[in-house]
Amino acid sequence: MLQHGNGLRLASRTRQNCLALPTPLCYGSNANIKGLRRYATQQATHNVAVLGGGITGLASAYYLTKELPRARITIYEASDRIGGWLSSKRVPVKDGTILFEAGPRTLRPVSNGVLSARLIQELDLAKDAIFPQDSSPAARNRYVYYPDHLVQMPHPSYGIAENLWSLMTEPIFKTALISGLTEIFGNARSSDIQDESVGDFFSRRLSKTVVDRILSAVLHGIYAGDAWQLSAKSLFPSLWRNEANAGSIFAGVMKSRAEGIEMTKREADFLHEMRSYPWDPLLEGTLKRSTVFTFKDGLGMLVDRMARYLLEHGSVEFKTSTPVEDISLSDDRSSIRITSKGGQAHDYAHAISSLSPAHLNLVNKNAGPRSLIPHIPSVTVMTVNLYYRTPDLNPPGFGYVIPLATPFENNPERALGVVFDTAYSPSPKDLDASNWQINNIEQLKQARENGQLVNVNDFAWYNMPDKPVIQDDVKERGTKLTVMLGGHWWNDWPSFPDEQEGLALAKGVVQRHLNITEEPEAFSVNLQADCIPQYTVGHEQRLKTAHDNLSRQFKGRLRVAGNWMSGVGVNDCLRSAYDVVRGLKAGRDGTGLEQVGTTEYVRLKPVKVGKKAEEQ
Ligand SMILES: C=Cc1c2[nH]c(c1C)Cc1[nH]c(c(CCC(=O)O)c1C)Cc1[nH]c(c(C)c1CCC(=O)O)Cc1[nH]c(c(C)c1C=C)C2
Repeated sequence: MLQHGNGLRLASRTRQNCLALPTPLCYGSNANIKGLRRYATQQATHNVAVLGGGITGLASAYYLTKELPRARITIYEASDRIGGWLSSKRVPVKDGTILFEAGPRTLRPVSNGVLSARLIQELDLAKDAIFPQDSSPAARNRYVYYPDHLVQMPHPSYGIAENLWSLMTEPIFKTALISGLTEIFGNARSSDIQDESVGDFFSRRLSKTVVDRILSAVLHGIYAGDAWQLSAKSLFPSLWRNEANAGSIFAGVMKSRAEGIEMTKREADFLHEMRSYPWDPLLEGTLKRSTVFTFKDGLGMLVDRMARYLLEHGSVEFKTSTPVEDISLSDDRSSIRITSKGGQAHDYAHAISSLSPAHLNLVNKNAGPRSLIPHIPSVTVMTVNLYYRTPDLNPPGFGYVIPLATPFENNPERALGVVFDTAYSPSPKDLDASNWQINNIEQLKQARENGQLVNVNDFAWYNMPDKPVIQDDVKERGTKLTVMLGGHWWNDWPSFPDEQEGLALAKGVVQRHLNITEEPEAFSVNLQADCIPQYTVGHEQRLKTAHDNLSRQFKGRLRVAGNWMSGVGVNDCLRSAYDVVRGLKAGRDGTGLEQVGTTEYVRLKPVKVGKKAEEQ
């Protein structure tokens, strides 16, 4: 089992750095000479450098091995650890160990998530996966803290009466119902407006109250960002287009229902391509009712398994503890030169950068007075994992987010939200058949034999093994929470809270909002510097400028991928890696940003893993 504590740590060597794992392809050892010879005799069609060893860099290398099997790939990573901010660690508690996630904790198998779902199959992760079902409280119960209590967000499963009552009586929904019902009558924006903040857009279409009390909370939970800074055009492209084309969001939604969803041709092609994937029918069936999935040892397992695959593939070299210092085009433009620390230079046919824009600008010494990528701001998030001995200290559900409008005295720590981690992963109790909602074990066995999905206490496992996997290896599980701090609230702060301060802030939050006064049995404080790029107003234009600059300076030899272009999540990183490699394979002189501002649209019915899309 790999150590998940700090992700995969890589040992550094003077001549060549290689993974500190027993691998037949660790370049320093004799055992590998054969492999290297085989390697040299193959005619490499592409010699590609991948800059950055986070999930985007690893996925780029992974898709390169699939799409260009003869490519030789070198991954440059500045630190001795790969995986970026996907970081899962196991911590000891009195009766065993529990799993803490410092970054993302679950993945969705829809839209770009079809790629992460495919990785379950391709990296043989099905037996390690846990699939919370759409019937689970984590999928149904979402809360917003406003103004001084948790408010459950409406959900179809609660019934019309309960939802309506909540909409009419909770202060958070003030103006929501009426502004929703009258949205269709609002004037469409003037054609002069090229972009505006999410706050401005929804204030016009709905109301400022809806933005400050509800929408800002949703944006905290995804971008840790400020609704009044983030771009409506980049975050809500289809609603933005609905207003322009149909006159209102509502009219656009009705049109989509009648005629199919409008999307870019590129998106439609992607969905079409995903349809023909040769799914293992049992995995496909399991994914159908799963809103999210995770793994026994957390999302860190995805990184570990991918790294292992790359090592075993034999055409991938990891250069860890090797910061890139310069990138330049050769004089005849036939190759790109990567210079790393100590002045070592290597030439490649192509490079894929998964570095942040700021980092890429820093290592691009030849850009002249203008930077290669215009400034794209990012926020720092502190995640504080807390584990309490007492179970069920939180109400059942996903967790809660806190909107801008929550009064300061009710959120002086300026927290963004709290995740109820125990909702996402089954407890040892869920493995005890006497606690199962299914009372006919014979039926369960039969279902399993027929390759059908078995839902046990709102969780599913691949083929319902006799010993289903769980994350928290304890006799009696307590309560596990993650408090999210920082984001845009910490913009321009010269320094951030240290571990003790972070812990104190998190304890303050859960005491005030959830009445938890118990001391945590275990905790972990993680500062994720500049981890979420902010797509602020004008983002699309900045990406177009970046595309032009990259094209002009690197003539198709340098492409970019990552969470700063078309989505900040792990699934979006996979998608951007996938696209960049496909572009490279197609031989286009791309930059990874050529799709920005595309104008070719088609109408399609939506697709989820296991369901078919119908092109119209
Ligand atoms: C760890 C902090 C993160 C915050 N946002 C993101 C991360 C990784 C990125 C993100 N979070 C969500 C999405 C939407 C797509 C999706 O996969 O669901 C993205 C791109 C949704 C989300 N938000 C929270 C959770 C548990 C999830 C599900 C996915 C995941 O495991 O991250 C909770 C949450 N995340 C952040 C805050 C402030 C927050 C508050 C409760 C910031």
